Formats: sequence, C-alpha cells, structure tokens
Amino acid sequence: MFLQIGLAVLIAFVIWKFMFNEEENPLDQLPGPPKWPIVGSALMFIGMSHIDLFNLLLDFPKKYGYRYMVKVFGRRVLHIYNVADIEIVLSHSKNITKTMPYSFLEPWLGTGLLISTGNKWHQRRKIITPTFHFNILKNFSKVFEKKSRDLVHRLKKMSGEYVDVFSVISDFTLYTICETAMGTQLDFDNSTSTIEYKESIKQIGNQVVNRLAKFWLHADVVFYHTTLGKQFVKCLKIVQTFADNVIVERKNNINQEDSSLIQNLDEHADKETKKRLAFLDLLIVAENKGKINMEGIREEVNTFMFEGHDTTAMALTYGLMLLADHEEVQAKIYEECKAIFGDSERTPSWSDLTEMKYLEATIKEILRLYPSVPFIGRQVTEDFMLDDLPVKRGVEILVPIYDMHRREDIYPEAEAFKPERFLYGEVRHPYAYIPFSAGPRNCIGQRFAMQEMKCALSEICRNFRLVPKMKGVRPTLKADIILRSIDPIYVKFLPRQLK
Ligand code: HEM
Repeated sequence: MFLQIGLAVLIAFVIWKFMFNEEENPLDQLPGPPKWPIVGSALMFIGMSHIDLFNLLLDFPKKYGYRYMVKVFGRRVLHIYNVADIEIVLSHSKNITKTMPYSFLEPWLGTGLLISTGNKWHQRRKIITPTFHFNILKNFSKVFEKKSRDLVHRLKKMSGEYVDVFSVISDFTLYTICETAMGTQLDFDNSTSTIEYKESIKQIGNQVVNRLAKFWLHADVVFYHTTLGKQFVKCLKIVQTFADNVIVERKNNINQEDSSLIQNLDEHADKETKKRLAFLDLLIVAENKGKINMEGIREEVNTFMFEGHDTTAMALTYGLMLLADHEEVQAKIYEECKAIFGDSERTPSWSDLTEMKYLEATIKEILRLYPSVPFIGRQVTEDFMLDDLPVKRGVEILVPIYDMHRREDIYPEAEAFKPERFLYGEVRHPYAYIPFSAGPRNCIGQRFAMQEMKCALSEICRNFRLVPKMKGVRPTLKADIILRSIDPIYVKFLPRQLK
C-alpha cells in the first residue's frame, strides 16, 4: 500500500517537474529532432547500435543546420559545427568540465588531467606541462627510434600476408608509451604480471566502451553485478597493482643526478644519462617538492597510459590504410626519406623528423579524415553567450570534430586524401582543424604524438610498399570515445630494397 502511494507520488512529481516546472531555456527554440514531453527525443535512440548512432549524428546537421539541440529527458545537448561557435566554446576559460562518458573511466584514471576540472585541473596542468618540455621529448626520441625498428622487424616477418594493422600497431604504441611514461619495457618481459597488465590495459578500454553502449549498465549498482562489471574490476586491480609497483620501484631508484637533470632541463639539454628519464620521474620529483601525492602520480600515470596509446594506435591504423590506398603519397614520403638518409640505414633522429615536412602534412591529413577523438564534450558550469545565443548552466555541448573536418566549404573535396592541403599554407580558421582540440584543454601530448607517428610511418615507408586488401574500401565507423572501425583493417607490407 505504502509502496503504491510512494510510487504514485514519485510519478506525479516527475510529471510536474518535467512538464510544469521546467525553466524556459533559449535553446528550446533551436531546431533539432522531434521532442515529446518528459522524454524529449530519447525514444529515437532506444536500441540503436553505435554504428547507427554515428550515422544519425552525421545526418542531423544536414537536417537541422550547424547549431541544433537534442533533448533527452532533462538533458539538453547543444551540437555546434560553426568554427566561430567552436572557438567560443573551446577557448572558454571557465567552462572546462567534461561530459558524462568520461566518468566511466574514473575508476581507472581517477580525476587525472583528462577528467579533472576546476582548481584541480589548473594545478595538475601546471605541474604536468613541464613533463612535455622539448628536452624531455627529445630524450624520448630514442624510444621512438627503437620501438619503430622493432615494429619494422615484426612486419618483415609478416611480409606478404595481410596484416590486421591495429593489433600490431597497438602493441607498438603501448610499448612506446609504457617506456616513456613509466620507464618500463613490456615487449621483452614475459613475467605473468607484465603479460596480465598488457592484456588488462587493452581490455579495460573495451569494457568502458561496452558499458557506455548499454544504458542499463550506466548505474553502478547494476554494472558491478554483471559479468562485464566483474571483469572490469579484475582488470582494474591488475592495472593498478602493476602501476603502483612500478611507481614504488622507480621512486626507490631515482637518484640525485636524475633530480638535478630534471630541475635544470634547459642547461642539460643534450646530456646523456645512464638511465632514460620517464614522465614518472618528473612526477616523483614534483612529489618531493610537495606538489603532487602518490594518488596523484598514479592518476596521471594511468591517464598517460590511456590517452597515449589508443589515440596514436587508431591514427596510425587509419594512416596505414590511407597510405596503402595512395601509392603516390607513399612514393613522396619515400623520396623525402631518401633525400634525408641517402643510402644510410640509420633510424631517424629528432632533427631528421623535423625535416619531414611532407610526412607531417600527411599525418595532419590523416587526422583530419580520422581524428582519433571524434567528439569533444563540455558540461556548461557557467552561463555564457554563444554569439547571440544565451547558453545556461547545465547544458551539455558537443563539438563533432569528425564531421566538422569533412565540411565541404572548409575542405573542398573533403572526402579526398590530399596531404598537399597542409603543405602550401592554405588559409583557414584556426578552429577549423582541431584533432588535438584547442584552447586551455587541448591535448598536452600532441607534440609527443606527432613525433612518435612520424618516426613509425617514416620507418614503415622506407622499408615497405603498402598494399590494400581492397582498394578504395573505407571502414564502417562507430561512435565511441575513440574513433573505431567495426571491422579489422588489413594491409600487406612488401619489403623494399633499402638503397
Ligand atoms: C593522435 C594522437 C592523439 C590525439 C588525436 C589526441 C587528441 C586529444 C584530444 C582531442 C584531447 C581533448 C579531449 C577532450 O577535451 O575531451 C586530448 C586531451 C589529452 N591528451 Fe591527447 N591525443 C593524442 C595523443 C596523446 C598522447 C600521446 C598523450 C600522452 C602522452 C595524450 C595525452 C592527453 C591528455 C593528458 C589530455 C587531457 C589534457 C587536459 O585536459 O588538460 N594525448 N587529446
């Protein structure tokens, strides 16, 4: 009896709240998919796969224009495609809070740099920015060189067969980030803890995405009772334990020489140390100065491990697919490398990579067509004006990078792969090209990512001619935190004679 009365009161409250007590919102005047009382447009998304959702989002701006609003129950999600709007949103100094999908990463990444907001984010960004100092990145180029050489060896063993590119490339990016972030080599260590860590870190990303795709798993009370939730907890434990052990070991080993080197990076630009510095060492030095604690170090190490391997792995995978399809682009990269290396078989140094202008333009074009992060979300915490439109606290904003990068009026022949767009100084709005986002919350790892990708792609193009499984075929994509393909992408790597 009491239960029924309670239920009736609850339903009456929900109806009153959504139908009669809802504040006027200027966004309600914007175009958008049909809305019903209480549920908004929620019904149209029920049972939709991630592929359908991705396609629906591509279709919406054609129907509703470059500023539209999707309402799902009480949530108002404003979608913006105009570069001027995107600039206002991404350059806003106060509205820096991320939207809901990232919260599912929180049990793993904590509130590290990617997820945190407000003062915590400001402080962390200040502490972490020096870890991406030019001289630190230069120090990492040795890791890029070595891992790229190992990658070429692995591909040589598979020459002539169609290779599932992502599975090989994601090992490369994982090994690279692990050595640069934690100073730990995963590739040749066959201990159980290392193998488990490698597997878990790959699975954990998939588990988060699976959860995101199923709205009934969004509530913690449900999720942690499912098989998926239990597997997630298991992987989380393995990943956290491994990271904690590495941090403790590294803390015990950091010495006076490392500390002084880190604190005087500019003076010691070219100094070689016996031990290669890792991001983690810089965080340990920051801890010694009381700027970050153990929990903070763990959050940031895990954040680098997540952001630093999947993003570059997907970009390189799409990149190899596009190169295989465009022999003329491969040939130009090969010629550029030949002009730099001549007959030498040495791996590229930092300054060699800086000279690779055509390859740089190619990578930019890869990231235009396939930005590893297809959408950026912001939760509005402070009212602001989007030009003439008042946007109120509580609204969510979605910046669809993937779709904006394919706007025909900004990029003529937008679907075509043309690295030359980025070679001859074509003028466009600075916010019209944002694979690494822009404004205060832009990607802190972008220079790292560019150098790593340049190193890997130049080594691959010097050593192989790439052949597609089927020319002109493009993958089916799905809406996710990272831009993923439904099916594997296959490429054949035919060895070149290096001369
Ligand atoms: C192709 C490679 C990469 C792409 C396309 C990319 C893209 C992005 C984008 C779009 C954001 C903003 C996300 C948002 O606002 O929701 C971001 C943030 C971030 N990225 Fe990257 N990223 C790449 C590689 C890396 C690498 C290699 C690292 C680390 C070594 C890294 C570390 C981060 C971190 C820590 C943030 C959060 C920054 C903050 O909020 O202050 N990324 N990245």
